Amino acid sequence: MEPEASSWRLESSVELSLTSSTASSLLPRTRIFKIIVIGDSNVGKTCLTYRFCSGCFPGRSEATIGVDFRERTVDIDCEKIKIQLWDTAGQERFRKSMVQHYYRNVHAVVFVYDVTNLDSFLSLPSWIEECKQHSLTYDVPRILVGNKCDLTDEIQVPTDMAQKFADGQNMPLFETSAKNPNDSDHVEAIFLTLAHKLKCHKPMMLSQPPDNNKVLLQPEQKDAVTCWC
Ligand SMILES: Nc1nc2c(ncn2[C@@H]2O[C@H](COP(=O)(O)OP(=O)(O)OP(=O)(O)O)[C@@H](O)[C@H]2O)c(=O)[nH]1
Repeated sequence: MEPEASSWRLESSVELSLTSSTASSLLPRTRIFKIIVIGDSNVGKTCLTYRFCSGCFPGRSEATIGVDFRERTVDIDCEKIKIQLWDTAGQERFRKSMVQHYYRNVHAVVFVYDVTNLDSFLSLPSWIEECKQHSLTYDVPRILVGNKCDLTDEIQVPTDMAQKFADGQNMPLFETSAKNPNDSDHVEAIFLTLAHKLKCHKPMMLSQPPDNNKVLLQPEQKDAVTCWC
C-alpha cells in the first residue's frame, strides 16, 4: 500500500545526480517528509489533508479504509520540500492490517480531534499511546489540531482545556476548520509551520561517499526533544 519506491524515498533522503566531482555543484532533488494524521473517525482528517493538498473542502467524504496518501510540494527557504500526508483510518476495523505501515519512517505526527465532539478529545491519550507502542520517540515532532471550529454553537472542547492537555504533552495546539479556512488557524499555516520545523530539525548531511554518480543525503539523527518555542 505504500507509494511507489521509485517516486519517493523515505527517511527524507535526497538523491543527487552528480554533474561534477565537487559536492558544491550538486542540485538537490525534493526532500520528502512523511507526516501521519491520526485521530478518531469523523474528526476531519481526510478533509484537513485534502484542504492542504488540493486547496478546497471535499464535496463529500467517506470513511477512510486503511490509509490515503496526499502530497504537496512547497518551497521553503528556496528548498523544495514534498509534504506527504498519510490520512489514516479512524475506524478500528479499517486500521488493523495497516497500522505498522503508518508508523514506519514517520517524520511527524498530527493528532486530530473534533472540537464539537468531546469523545474525540478524550480519545487522544489512546492515540498517543498507540504512537508510543510503535516506538515513536519524542524527537518526532507532534502537533495537536482541533478541527471544525466553524461550528461555533456546538463546541464541546474549550480552548483552555485543549491547551492544558497540549502543554502537558509538549505539543503545540492549533484550532482550525477544514471547511472554513478563515476560521482560527489556517490549515495551510499549520502544515507549513510543521514543514518548517521539520526542515530545521532534520538538516541534511552526507551519509555516504559518492557512488555510481549518486550521493545519498540523509537527515542528521538527533536525540534531542523537539522544541517548539
Ligand atoms: N463543519 C465542518 N465539518 C467538517 C470539517 N471537517 C470535516 N467535516 C465533516 O466531517 C465529516 C468527517 O470528515 P472526514 O474528513 O471524512 O473525517 P475522517 O477523520 O477522515 O474520518 P475517517 O476516515 O472515518 O477516519 C464529513 O462529513 C466532513 O464533511 C470542518 O472543518 N467543519
